[in-house]
Amino acid sequence: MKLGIGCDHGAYEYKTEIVEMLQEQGLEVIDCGCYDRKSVDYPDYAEKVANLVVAGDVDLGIVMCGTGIGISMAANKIKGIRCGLCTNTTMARLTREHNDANMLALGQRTTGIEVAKDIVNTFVNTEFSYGERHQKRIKKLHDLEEC
Ligand SMILES: O=C(CO)[C@H](O)[C@H](O)[C@H](O)COP(=O)(O)O
Repeated sequence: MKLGIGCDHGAYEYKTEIVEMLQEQGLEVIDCGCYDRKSVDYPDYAEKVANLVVAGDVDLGIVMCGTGIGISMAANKIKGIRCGLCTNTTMARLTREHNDANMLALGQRTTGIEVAKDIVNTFVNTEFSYGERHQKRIKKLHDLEEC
């Protein structure tokens, strides 16, 4: 499994810890930055990770900011992206099972680090529940991109 990961300055510490955790698990990670606490703009990092996902260069993307809200909004503007902002492991499981989310968003200022790590592990290790009802709804999401 290959992952793309990115954050703004509001989640630099979590990105560092989560990249380390994923690499220790033997997963390949493309780190799109940011690389320090200097103030940056979350749309730029959402775009970098989303482009990797859409191009098929990674299997899944993970993005983080202070709340996860801004960076998930930005990611979901990119055609083909389904980014779920999760604050617990149930959301992480269901956004993979039901929404076939291809990106996860987290907030460093709103979610504890241990919960955040559990969310990442759940997201990465859960498969989409292929089912007619979910596939129909995801197709409708794609159709909305054409509106
Ligand atoms: O976009 C956000 C909220 O939706 C993120 O939390 C950002 O990290 C936050 O806005 C950054 O705020 P700062 O005051 O510039 O550090």
